[in-house]
Amino acid sequence: MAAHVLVFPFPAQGHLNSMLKLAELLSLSGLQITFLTTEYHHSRLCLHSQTHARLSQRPGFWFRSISDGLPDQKLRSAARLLELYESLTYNSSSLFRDFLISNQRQETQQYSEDGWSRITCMVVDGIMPFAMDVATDLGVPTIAFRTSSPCSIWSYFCLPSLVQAGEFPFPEEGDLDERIHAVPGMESFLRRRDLPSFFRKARDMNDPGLRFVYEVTASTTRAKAFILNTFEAMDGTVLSHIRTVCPTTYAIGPLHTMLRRSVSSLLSNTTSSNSANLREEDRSCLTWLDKQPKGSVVYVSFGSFAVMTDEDLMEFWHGLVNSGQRFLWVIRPDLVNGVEEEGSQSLSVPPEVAEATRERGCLVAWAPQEEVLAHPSLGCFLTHSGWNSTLESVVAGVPMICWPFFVDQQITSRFVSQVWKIGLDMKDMNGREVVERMVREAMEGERAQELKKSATAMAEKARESVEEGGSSYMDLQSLVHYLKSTASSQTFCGEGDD
Ligand SMILES: O=c1ccn([C@@H]2O[C@H](COP(=O)(O)OP(=O)(O)O[C@H]3O[C@H](CO)[C@@H](O)[C@H](O)[C@H]3O)[C@@H](O)[C@H]2O)c(=O)[nH]1
Ligand SMILES: C[C@H]1CC[C@@H]2C(C(=O)O)=CO[C@@H](O)[C@@H]21
Repeated sequence: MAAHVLVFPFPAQGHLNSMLKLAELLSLSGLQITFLTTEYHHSRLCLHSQTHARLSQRPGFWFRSISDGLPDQKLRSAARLLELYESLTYNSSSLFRDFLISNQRQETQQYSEDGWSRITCMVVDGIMPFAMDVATDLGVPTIAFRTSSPCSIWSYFCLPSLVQAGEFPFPEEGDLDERIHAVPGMESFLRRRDLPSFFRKARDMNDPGLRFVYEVTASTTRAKAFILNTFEAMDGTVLSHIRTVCPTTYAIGPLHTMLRRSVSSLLSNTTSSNSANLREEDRSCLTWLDKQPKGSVVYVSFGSFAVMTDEDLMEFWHGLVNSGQRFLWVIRPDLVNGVEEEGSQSLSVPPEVAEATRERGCLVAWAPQEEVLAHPSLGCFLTHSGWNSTLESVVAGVPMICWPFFVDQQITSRFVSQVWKIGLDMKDMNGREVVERMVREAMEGERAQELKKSATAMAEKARESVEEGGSSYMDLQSLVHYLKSTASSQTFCGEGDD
């Protein structure tokens, strides 16, 4: 029997991107792949992702979907994350069980039309323990993949130590600059304000958000192994701590670089983006970038979930214009207040701001981000510090200005500024003056040069990690070896189920 890996991401842009890349890499290593997502996200991938179109043609690569239990018309936005998560857990769990049982019967009943074979192992999103439990129950070995930053994951593992040390919960009205000592490896730089956003909001361990994130993190210790999208030279210390609780942890990132290295020959003559886009890319910004001087553009994007008020948006806008720099800004239709199809159109933009934007700005609804970051005109990246965006900026050697919005972003931005020293942290600061000052600092003068130097050095280490013999390359080989071994050691426990 051939090894066949089911890859099952949480249905959101930041999760689909890295897990589809992993799926393609595993497929290139000779494994059969089924990529399972929800019907809603599958239909958006069909509309907007060239990678999806390419992989659908690939022998031994199947896309399958199940319902997420929400009505078709309902938006799956950040504000509705919990609703989506709960619906998946409670409604899709039994659908997933039926799906896996029907697959496990494939070989015995021989009714597969497209050669779909029996799944021998699953790589599941680490925030979906319900899927791990179903697969384990049916005898399918499972590996957990967490798509967020390793530093955030280690801080979640340390929650009991924080409680024991009296460092969590934070006192009401307490000083957010107070040092945190109970996260090993981060004693010298971590403050209350740098812990993932769940910690700040929670008053105790029963807070639903904190409990959710702690429980999903703890559940990864039940998996056969753990996968993280990072590399030793950047996250070695955090990885060694995570391996004290998850001994078999594969660090196989940056996945987009690993994949680009593997498929460069296939993609070199195309303008194809390599992303699991859920929105249509506006490639016109690449033409705009071509016309700008080298290193002159501030790229601004807050990922797929972050939202802001129209006042915040206007402060960013004024700050960017006042900095005098050129800028390319992704304003998603739901960026302002999370409302789709509104946003900047409804804002009243002062004429001088509109004029400056026409002269040296470019606004798009969704950009081909990896290509944008790799463009020679880029100078810095004003980002929300989502983990994919952070890695994409690292690989491109582009310094960051971090405006963390929620979840892992608060701690990631601290690592960017204090540990890797490849960016500035705008956490908990607001206003056009701050934006202007930080943009100037990242783009002009001595500080900008220092940041660029560290960013270039980190980019080189990222490239080395995915080269033959590099740390991520070797970990990927070990992972593939393990996955291939599952073809000969599986027993199905679901016989007799309806
Ligand atoms: O115009 C755009 C904007 C973004 N992207 C891509 O979209 C992805 C966005 O991912 P990420 O930067 O991780 O941000 P989020 O979408 O906010 O991701 C969620 O998921 C991540 C992985 O778990 C977490 O680290 C984040 O905090 C969480 O908000 C990246 O690959 C970008 O290249 C585009 O292609 N075009
Ligand atoms: C659904 C969000 C809550 C936590 C998840 C996460 C993580 O810590 O793994 C990061 O970003 C979000 O997409 C997930």
